[in-house]
Amino acid sequence: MESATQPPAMPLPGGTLEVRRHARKGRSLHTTRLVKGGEVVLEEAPVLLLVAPDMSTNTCATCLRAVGPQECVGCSSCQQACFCSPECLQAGTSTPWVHSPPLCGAYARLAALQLPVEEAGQLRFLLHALALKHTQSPEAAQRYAALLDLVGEPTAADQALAARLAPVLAEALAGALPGGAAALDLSELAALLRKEQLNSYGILASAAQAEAVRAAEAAARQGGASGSGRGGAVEQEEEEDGERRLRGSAIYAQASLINHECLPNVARYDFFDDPSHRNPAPASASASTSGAPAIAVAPTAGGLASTHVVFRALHDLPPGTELAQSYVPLHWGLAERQAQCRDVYGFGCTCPRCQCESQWSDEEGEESEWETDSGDGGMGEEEVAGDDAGSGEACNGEVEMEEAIGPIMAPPGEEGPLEPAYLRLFLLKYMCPRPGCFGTAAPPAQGSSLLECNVCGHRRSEQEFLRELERAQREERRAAAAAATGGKGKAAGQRR
Ligand SMILES: C[S@@+](CC[C@H](N)C(=O)[O-])C[C@H]1O[C@@H](n2cnc3c(N)ncnc32)[C@H](O)[C@@H]1O
Repeated sequence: MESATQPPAMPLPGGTLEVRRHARKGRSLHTTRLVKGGEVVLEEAPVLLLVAPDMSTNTCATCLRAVGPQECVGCSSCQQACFCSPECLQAGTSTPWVHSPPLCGAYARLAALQLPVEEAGQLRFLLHALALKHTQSPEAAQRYAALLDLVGEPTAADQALAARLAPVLAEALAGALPGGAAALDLSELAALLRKEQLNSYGILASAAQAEAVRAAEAAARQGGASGSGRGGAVEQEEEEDGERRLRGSAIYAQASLINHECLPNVARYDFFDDPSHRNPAPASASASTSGAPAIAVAPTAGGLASTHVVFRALHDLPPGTELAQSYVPLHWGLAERQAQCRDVYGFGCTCPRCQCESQWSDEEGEESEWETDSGDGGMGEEEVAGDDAGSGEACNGEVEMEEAIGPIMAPPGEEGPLEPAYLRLFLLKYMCPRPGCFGTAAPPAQGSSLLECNVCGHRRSEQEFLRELERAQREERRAAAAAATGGKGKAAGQRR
């Protein structure tokens, strides 16, 4: 919905996308021409890459590549960062906002405080943002301007968090920034924290990284760290629920303009661990998404492994289509998705899928539920994006709505509810069929009939998809027949 007073659309370099302003969602990205399924709609270098504090020993601080014990080049100074190669060590320590001596010193002082992981992560983000702010170079200034350009008005909670973190930040900086603690502006810190929360992408750990962390946690538990570790049952529950380890996070200027829908039309791919995928030569300049100064966001580690993010269209997108990604796992139930959009991202989702699912009645007090399981283990796991945006997650063959909530209506002028049959088909087609994966699948290239998962890389052919569809339809007919004859069967893909 766009009001008559909207500012004009702003084209992005490349000629495929433009930024518009939506009355309710803020800025939005739209196609300016027909985009074919599998086409790359957006490829972009990050403004900032951050390693999660608990992954510092197995994730390269410069390019976020997963690092095995053999290839790890540790930072001998702070011992709180590692690199995948001498080149990344050199690039990281000589780039002021990656792992320069002031940041390295701050990392060491933070580590000595033994803070909880979440707080350590927030402080590290602020340190990197301040390094951008205080570096005297056009590139740092452009990157910092890109950060400030992200959406996010600080809430009272952000202000309180900033006030709590500021003294710790000052201690970590120990005079490394001009003006010291007095130079810290609480409102600016609060705004940065809010922007990070609303706009940063979680980068999934590799399978080897996740396994190494699990093993370390298990060893810590066995070593008597009782009470601090998570119990095995909790861990298993989390895995079954599709929770995934993150190796870090990334902030992008343009990708951060993609709004949420519970059925996305683009999937996000990254290549941190793919040595065959290199960063293309940096564009000399690109337009700011706000229309203000041009932002030339160069790769963090030019010439090394690719740190770019790529978004592919799931299917054909006519001109004018708004790009949409799901900020939450696709298999999540309505109530869970609504809560995440509201509590983390600050909006109530009224997308066509939410409208559709909110109309399901809870007959005879039973829980409403989708089933996407083909019944033989072939199909059943689904994906998420999210802040998570982008990280895949899944369910065990079910898309559940855990509790009934009131009807959700589209605001005037916006799209109405989806047909349940379309929703079922969509989930069957675009969620990775591999158990335990939960990725989203898009064609790997324009014109390809394959679908490639953005989490595990699994490729499924059109024929395989059609076989799964047939199986699901047979199941549905069987259940409908059973219901008609008074049996207790349940029609797959329908409410019960
Ligand atoms: C990553 S930003 C997306 C770009 C943002 N619209 C902007 O103006 O920069 C996420 C924020 O966009 C808004 N947003 C995204 N999807 C939305 C939706 N479906 N409905 C309402 N607001 C949405 C929310 O304010 C959310 O916190």
